[in-house]
Amino acid sequence: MIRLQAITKSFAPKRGAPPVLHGIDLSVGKGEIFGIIGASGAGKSTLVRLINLLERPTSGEVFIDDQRITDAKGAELHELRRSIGMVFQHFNLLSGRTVAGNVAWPLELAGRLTRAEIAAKVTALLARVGLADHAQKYPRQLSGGQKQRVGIARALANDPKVLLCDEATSALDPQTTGQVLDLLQEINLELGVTIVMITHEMDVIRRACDRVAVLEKGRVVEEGPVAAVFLHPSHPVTRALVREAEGDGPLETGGIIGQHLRLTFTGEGAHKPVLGGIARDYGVDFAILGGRVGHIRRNPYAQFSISLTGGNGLGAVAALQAAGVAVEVIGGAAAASLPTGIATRPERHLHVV
Ligand SMILES: Nc1ncnc2c1ncn2[C@@H]1O[C@H](COP(=O)(O)OP(=O)(O)OP(=O)(O)O)[C@@H](O)[C@H]1O
Repeated sequence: MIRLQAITKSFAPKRGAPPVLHGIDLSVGKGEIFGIIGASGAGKSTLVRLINLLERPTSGEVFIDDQRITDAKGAELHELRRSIGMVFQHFNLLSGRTVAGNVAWPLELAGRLTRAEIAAKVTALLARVGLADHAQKYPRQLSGGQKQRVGIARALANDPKVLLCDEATSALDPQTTGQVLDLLQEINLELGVTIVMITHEMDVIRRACDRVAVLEKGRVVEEGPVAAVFLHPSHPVTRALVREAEGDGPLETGGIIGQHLRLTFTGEGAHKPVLGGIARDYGVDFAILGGRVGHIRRNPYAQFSISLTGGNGLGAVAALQAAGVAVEVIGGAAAASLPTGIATRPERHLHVV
């Protein structure tokens, strides 16, 4: 659906300004909710603005639906922009227009519908985002969440195939953030709109996205399905973002005996009572050092850091794996004796809730 190929962007290449994006390769599938996460200045906004050509790449190519659009101009550019809606952090509503007037604005600009058709479409869009009763209000009379709903309705006005969300929830409180993310997921499901969401919060990615790319200083340092990246982050930047989302610092395990493992239960396995049975069968003890449970989109997960002592440790690990539990060694004694096939993490810290 969207393909960025070997993208480099410098804002003043002739004056020798260093690139803010370096050789980006990214593909977003049709109907996906794709997240781009990174710290301030990582290049997220620049990257997302390349998709609707609000920025042009210094080198590299942009494809939408397998059509090269890198140099699109005139009518082609106009059509491209109409097919890609955009939602902004600070809503960018017209303060002198009503809610209905804001949503009508892109339809009036497109000039394809009659006034009656525009009015009917605006009514349907406002109903879809839950603002049917607010059509005649002005933006100043709305809460932040309501303003963002207007922004979303306006972005959908021209039936786009792609929605770009630039920090769409960053100005909202956590509860309103959840409601706006739910709305975006409903729209994605009902209308099949592909969504590209940029954020600096891993929690937004965890709640709403299918896949994620982590951007650091203009480079993609990690990319994959959200469950894999969130539960098993491999790059230090990703680990820091997950730790920040979990709201806790590292836990020292230096003085704790036993073999330190991280166990990850996902899907149905997140609720299976496997630990007690394995402890009995293999004569081992588990001390829980930390853990977290939650959801990635709607899928439950549980992740525990444990210290394993006594009995048949290798047998216990094999039984955990047979039960569908992902096992990673994170430190402690006897790590060297584990069978092959168990992921070993170099770090000696646990990050827990
Ligand atoms: N129009 C511009 N001219 C010159 N430099 C720019 C321009 N736009 C962005 N930059 C620079 O490009 C780099 C990436 O900025 P960008 O806004 O894409 O990052 P970001 O990850 O979205 O950060 P934030 O979350 O703070 O918006 C920054 O160093 C920024 O100063």
